[in-house]
Amino acid sequence: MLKVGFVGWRGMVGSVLMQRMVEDGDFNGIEPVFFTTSQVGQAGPDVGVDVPPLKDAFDIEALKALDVIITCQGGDYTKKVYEDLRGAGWKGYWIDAASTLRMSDDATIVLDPVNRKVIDAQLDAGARTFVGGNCTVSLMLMGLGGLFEADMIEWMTSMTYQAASGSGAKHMRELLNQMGGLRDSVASELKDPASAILDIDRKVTEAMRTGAIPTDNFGAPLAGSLLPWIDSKLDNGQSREEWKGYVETNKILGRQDSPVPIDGLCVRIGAMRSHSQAFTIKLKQDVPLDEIEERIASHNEWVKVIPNDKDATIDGLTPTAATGTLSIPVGRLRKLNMGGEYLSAFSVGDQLLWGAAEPLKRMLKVLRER
Ligand SMILES: NC(=O)C1=CN([C@@H]2O[C@H](COP(=O)(O)OP(=O)(O)OC[C@H]3O[C@@H](n4cnc5c(N)ncnc54)[C@H](OP(=O)(O)O)[C@@H]3O)[C@@H](O)[C@H]2O)C=CC1
Ligand SMILES: N[C@@H](CC(=O)OP(=O)(O)O)C(=O)O
Repeated sequence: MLKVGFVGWRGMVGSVLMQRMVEDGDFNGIEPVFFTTSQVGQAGPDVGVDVPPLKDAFDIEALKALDVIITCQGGDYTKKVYEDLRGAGWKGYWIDAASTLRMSDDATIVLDPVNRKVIDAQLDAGARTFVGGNCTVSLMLMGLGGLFEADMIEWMTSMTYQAASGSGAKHMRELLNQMGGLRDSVASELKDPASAILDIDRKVTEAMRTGAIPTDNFGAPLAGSLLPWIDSKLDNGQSREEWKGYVETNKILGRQDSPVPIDGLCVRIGAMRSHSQAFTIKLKQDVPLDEIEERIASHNEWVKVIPNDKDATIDGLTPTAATGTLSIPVGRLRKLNMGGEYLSAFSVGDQLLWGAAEPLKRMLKVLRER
């Protein structure tokens, strides 16, 4: 029976992973061992099978006893532990949510079903390090996988609308507190239907500009606004999040030798946990729209083509609709004025499910099936 260690299981990504594994009975048939950086000796989580008390996540000897380690603890933990563990001779499978190791030569970015062939080939070649992709990238590939599989894309842009959860739990709380603060700043005016909307707007803007709402985590108001920068700046003017769109996509697809050009702007908006993206896709050929829809829809069981009409879009192509589900709705599919080879698309997906936890869960399943 595989001995599987879990680190970071009580964090936001880890909790979603636990929930999904319990739902699918994934703890049956493995020997789970839970680790912590702060609660050594306390009781482990209730996952439907007996588990020993929490072990120290920095104890290399305890980690060495495992066949598989799944970590959602974050990049700092990976930096502290991974090299020491490998240096100590550990040959087990490391499955990681953090970006730290993604672009290393010995790491495979996992997104079964999109790159199951790449994963299998890497396993056959002896690979032991597997990392979940950036949430925006994974969600894009789950939605547009059919077009990549048919090699129909010459280049594409992705303009993102990313939820607060991508920055972490504290940011989600802050977004709600900002929303509440803005609402409270005009509470009396809102009660009075006769009050002037421009007065309300002036007060709300003042609350945003004068520090009357909390901004410790985002560093700026997100509620009532947006933040067109995510992560650090690179020398070429891209943000790191934008850079990932190109390098991670092509690594996931095993296309580093013939990469598909991808670029765009990544923007934080006031959604809670579903990321949205608007795509401009330059197709290699002028393919009819019904064939495009068919290829997208048949790629995997989670993608859902939303008809390009208003009611269906408002009903099914929003963070409100996608959050908490494994569905990846893709809609607004139409040819652009630039010509028959130019396609628009819009997709939404829960960034904690397919964007983070689900690819790790499926990687464990891949290992168990071998
Ligand atoms: N947020 C996201 O969208 C994505 C995150 N990731 C990766 O996953 C990593 C973890 O992210 P995330 O899950 O958001 O991190 P969290 O901050 O939610 O959790 C990380 C760790 O913090 C510790 N912790 C301290 N206090 C608490 C508390 N009150 N509740 C829960 N945990 C607590 C836990 O470790 P302990 O039990 O040891 O104390 C926990 O495992 C990220 O650093 C990133 O690398 C990847 C994709 C998307
Ligand atoms: N940067 C992503 C979340 C994330 O954790 O990404 P990564 O796994 O690439 O560090 C966001 O803000 O939405």
